[in-house]
Amino acid sequence: MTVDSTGEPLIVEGLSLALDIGGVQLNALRDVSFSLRPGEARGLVGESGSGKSLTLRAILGLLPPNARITSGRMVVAGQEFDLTRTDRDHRRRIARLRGAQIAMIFQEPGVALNPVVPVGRQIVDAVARRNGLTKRAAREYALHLMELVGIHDAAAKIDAYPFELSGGLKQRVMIAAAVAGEPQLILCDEPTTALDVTVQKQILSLFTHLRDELHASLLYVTHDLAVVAQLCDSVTVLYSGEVMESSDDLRAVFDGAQHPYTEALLHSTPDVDRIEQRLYSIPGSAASLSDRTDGCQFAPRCEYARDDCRTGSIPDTSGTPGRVVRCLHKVGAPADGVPVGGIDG
Ligand SMILES: Nc1ncnc2c1ncn2[C@@H]1O[C@H](COP(=O)(O)OP(=O)(O)OP(=O)(O)O)[C@@H](O)[C@H]1O
Repeated sequence: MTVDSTGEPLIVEGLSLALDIGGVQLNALRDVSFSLRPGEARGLVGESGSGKSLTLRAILGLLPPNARITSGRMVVAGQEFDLTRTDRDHRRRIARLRGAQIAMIFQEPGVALNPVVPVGRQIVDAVARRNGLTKRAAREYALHLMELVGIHDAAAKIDAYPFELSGGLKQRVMIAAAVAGEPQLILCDEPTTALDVTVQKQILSLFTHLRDELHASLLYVTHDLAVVAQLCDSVTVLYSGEVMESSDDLRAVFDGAQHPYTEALLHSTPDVDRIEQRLYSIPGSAASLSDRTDGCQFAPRCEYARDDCRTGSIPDTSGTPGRVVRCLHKVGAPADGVPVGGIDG
């Protein structure tokens, strides 16, 4: 895929990554591509182990020591990066993006916050230092950000330590700190997983609010399509380190998933309005890194799979701009005159 890089806050193209496990190189990501338009929220969705976190870490230049990017390019805010480079100059350029153009919001606020520093100071510390703000101006800015992320009575909370706040409030503090530098791009790694359902909903609304206020784009990693439905405009579905389906228009996927894996994920997503619904669970389990083979990674679990799914690399068969479907026997598409799904393997 070749993408015009004008104006897009993020383009990731052809990202492949290998992990060294006991001296053996295993492919963890293969040819992952997607992009974000200004102000867009994209869901990066997939089961555990599909490579969502590694993709985010590759963008941030924060990979584990046994990871090596074997191909890939990235454009962030007009700057281009050859992701296979590991030299100091390259690492410095990526480090400069973090906190300035790119903010990262993690799953566990407890890990990201310093337990012995009052939350107000943590929110603005980096930005205040960089911009030489006076103490008073920094405090004002912290209060403003706390209000922006929906912390009521911010003045009473600004000097609190993280342990004095609930999980939801800590998550809001972390979000305030992440957006203090007014980033163009916010990367989120399942930031609501550790929270109860009510607080989850509040935090998801907060992201919508922040996106509007800051005109930022959002890349939101989750295993939960219901969250994507609530928050995102577009979606990229990962399975075993490969993009199965991707669409710039979320609706198109929810109304007509074309990859059997996306279809299965949609079937296994709870419909909150229908409590009597029995949840579908995808048969089998995701392949471990060492079991990955040629062809479509989902083939061993796919009811539509045929022999040609198990060799080579599967091309994009969507034929529609803004849409990727890596499947030879798309859901609902006729094959040999017979609707796929009407016959077995
Ligand atoms: N440093 C590492 N060493 C060995 N294997 C790793 C390492 N980091 C990730 N992996 C493996 O790579 C695969 C992708 O991991 P990744 O964390 O990106 O998945 P994920 O989709 O984010 O999963 P989850 O939703 O559980 O966080 C998994 O099989 C994981 O076990």
